[in-house]
Amino acid sequence: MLPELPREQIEKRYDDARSQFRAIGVDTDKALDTLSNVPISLHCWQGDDVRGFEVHDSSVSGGGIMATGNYPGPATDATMLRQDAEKAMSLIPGKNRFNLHAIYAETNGKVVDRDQIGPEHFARWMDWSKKRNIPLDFNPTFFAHPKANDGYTLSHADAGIRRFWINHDKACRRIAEAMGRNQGTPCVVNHWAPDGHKDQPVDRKGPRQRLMQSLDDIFAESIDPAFCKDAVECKLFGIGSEDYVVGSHEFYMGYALTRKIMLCLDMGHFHPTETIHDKISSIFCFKNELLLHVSRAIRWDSDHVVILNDDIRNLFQQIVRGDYLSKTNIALDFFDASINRIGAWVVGTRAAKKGLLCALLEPTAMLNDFENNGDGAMKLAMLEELKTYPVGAVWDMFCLKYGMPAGSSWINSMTSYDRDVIRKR
Ligand SMILES: C[C@H](O)[C@H](O)[C@@H](O)C(=O)CO
Ligand SMILES: [Mn+2]
Repeated sequence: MLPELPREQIEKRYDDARSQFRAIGVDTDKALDTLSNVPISLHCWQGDDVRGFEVHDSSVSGGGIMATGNYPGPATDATMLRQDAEKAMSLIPGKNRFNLHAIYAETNGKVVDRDQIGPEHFARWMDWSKKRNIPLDFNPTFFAHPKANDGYTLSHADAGIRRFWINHDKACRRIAEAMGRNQGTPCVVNHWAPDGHKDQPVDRKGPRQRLMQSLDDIFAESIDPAFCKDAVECKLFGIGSEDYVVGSHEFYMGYALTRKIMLCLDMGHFHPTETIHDKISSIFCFKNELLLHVSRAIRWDSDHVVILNDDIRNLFQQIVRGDYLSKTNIALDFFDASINRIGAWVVGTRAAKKGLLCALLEPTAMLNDFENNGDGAMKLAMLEELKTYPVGAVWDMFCLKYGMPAGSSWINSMTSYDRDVIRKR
């Protein structure tokens, strides 16, 4: 068993940390208040390796999404997924949301195709959301379906297939609107379609023109913006679309800039050495809201569990320094099927929140002064020193405030759930 931190120790360490931060002009109480008010949207698909609970009458394949690993006990129905998500959220301090895909509909064993789904198939999710006070976000699912097996959906050359997917997306926006109405705040809908080609398509123009038309058709339907906010997510390449992705960065940047639609930046969707933090201030010159898919790419868009690495620190620094926090929707997007899935959710979400906390504890005005005065070495020295300031003590106080295990003691709870629930499935 990992040791629990006694309350007095957490309080004592926090007091020391508060003084240390105060000496450089940082108010830790204020940072904790801000952190408390920033929700992170946990992605349901970490709980079952993006399989979903759809009832099929024909075989389907992945469509650009692949979770690797065989850890036992993935959730195999929505009740199990809700139970697992609740367990994870019981170990994550602060506000959380929950992000669903269309394939998590509950259809009572009936085959209901994607263009036929409606709010009634998410009634239990909405009841759960209301009861637990966990707002929902939503996604149309353009993969793992016979009509997506050749790699194209909204940009398909066949008008009938395009119409099917357009109708699916329209149905999803209506579901999201119902979710938003149920929770009294907007449900964020992210539109990601895997459309693309494995090798050297001759026609790169046609699919992009068709994707634009399909999206315009989808967004032409009036949906109450008080309850549904839309984002579009670009990608450089995927499995089976290594050479060409229709919805590239340029495509969706252009689309979002010319429509009232948010851009979604996924940390794994760019060139292997390209990071997203430097894109934030450019995008906010032209847009007033952004959706993030916080993820971790190793060599490619491998969707590894988020950890507190430089990419995460840099990302949240940009958001806090630019004062974009209230305009940024933060969602997670990773799926590791090789480790305990509750652990994956908790590690990833806690790491994202710690990344945000690090940024909130930065003496930005002081650093700006150094920079503006040409004191480059002082700026660099301070940035380095900050890395070993007692952020952990402030984080532990955050956990204490929410009645959650501080330090590493949450791991005990994960392992007992693994033994008593997951391994018995
Ligand atoms: C399941 C998600 O919609 C998906 O991961 C998407 O957001 C993505 O990033 C695809 O690479
Ligand atoms: Mn994503």
